[in-house]
Amino acid sequence: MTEGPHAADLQRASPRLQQELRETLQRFRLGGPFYVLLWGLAGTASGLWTQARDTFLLLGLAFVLVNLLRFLVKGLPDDASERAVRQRLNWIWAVLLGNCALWAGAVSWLLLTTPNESARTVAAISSYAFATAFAHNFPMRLREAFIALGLLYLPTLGALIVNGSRFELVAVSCLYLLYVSLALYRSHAEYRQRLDLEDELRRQRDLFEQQSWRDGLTGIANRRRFSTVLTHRCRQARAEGTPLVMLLLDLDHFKAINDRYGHGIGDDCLIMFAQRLQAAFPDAGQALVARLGGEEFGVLVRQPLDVVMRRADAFRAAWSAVPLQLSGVGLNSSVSIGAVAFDPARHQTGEALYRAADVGLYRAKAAGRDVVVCADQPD
Ligand SMILES: Nc1nc2c(ncn2[C@@H]2O[C@H](COP(=O)(O)OP(=O)(O)OP(=O)(O)O)[C@@H](O)[C@H]2O)c(=O)[nH]1
Repeated sequence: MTEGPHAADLQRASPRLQQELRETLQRFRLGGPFYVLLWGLAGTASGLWTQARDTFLLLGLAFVLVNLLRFLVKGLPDDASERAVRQRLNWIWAVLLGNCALWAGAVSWLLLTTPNESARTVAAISSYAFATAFAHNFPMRLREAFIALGLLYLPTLGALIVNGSRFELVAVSCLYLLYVSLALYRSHAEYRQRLDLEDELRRQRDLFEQQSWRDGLTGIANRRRFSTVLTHRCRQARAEGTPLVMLLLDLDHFKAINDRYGHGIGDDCLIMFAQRLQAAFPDAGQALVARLGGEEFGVLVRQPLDVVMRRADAFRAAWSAVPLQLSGVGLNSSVSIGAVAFDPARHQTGEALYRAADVGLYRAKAAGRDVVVCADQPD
């Protein structure tokens, strides 16, 4: 029962989630030193460096430790599982919010302890600057970013009110908080829009890639894909000494089918042929079935020649045995097949293997069609 969510957790994280982790991490590592630096400035300006050295140093040390924590979070996990990526993101946000809470506590203490005007100014400007930077840099998670904004901003604003600061100052601070909140909203919306756009681009790219190797009519691999795989498999067979056989299949008298029944039925015939050929030579890393153009198909199989010849002949016999029923029309069709086994001494390129298979096909047609002929077979 728990298998469903568990299995989903172990799935590979989506590109969108992976990107969120990359971007969050990149920005996460940048901010830390500024907290240490500005805390030092505020403490020195306030005189707390001398008046309450221990507390001041303790808080400074806490900023340094949080800063170090930022560099302990690693990038994309090796398995890139959804669960691992989410855990890493949660950890980053926990450190970020911890850092903001620390700033909130340190600044509240400073503002309530010291009457020094310049120290208060440094603390207030630092808080507002951190809040602004946060709104622009961490729009990935809106809820968490708002909590961070509150932690960075509100203690300073509260201290201004409690300390009886001038009305104009409090009003300007409130207006600026409004601006920062709106900026966070806008950055979040823009961030999501950008991710949506990138998702769409990825989808279009995948679709284009798929379409560029699929045959539009039958949906199986096209000539382009076949040529790429042919080159690759020839190289592999040469390097590993494994068997490789190419079949070239051409429907017999296909023009007559078109002429007699029309192109629509001709198309249906090609689609059915592709489906049956694919079923006869299922992929599973062994075979590649492609439409090379018109009524010509190619198959690559990593098996010995005698085995492939038997399979090809069984397919040929089954295809011509029973009339096809296409849109209520019954028609007879047969196929001629040329076969050739890869020989590293004779086939230097995929093109050479293709030409040899074509010789087999030519002989099959010349022999009266509806037959499988191996190119190396004597006439
Ligand atoms: N319906 C349909 N016909 C096509 C398609 N592509 C090519 N053809 C037709 O396939 C026929 C091929 O004819 P030919 O090359 O003369 O070969 P054939 O009639 O099969 O004769 P043999 O190969 O010698 O047995 C032509 O009529 C082409 O118009 C297609 O996508 N759909």
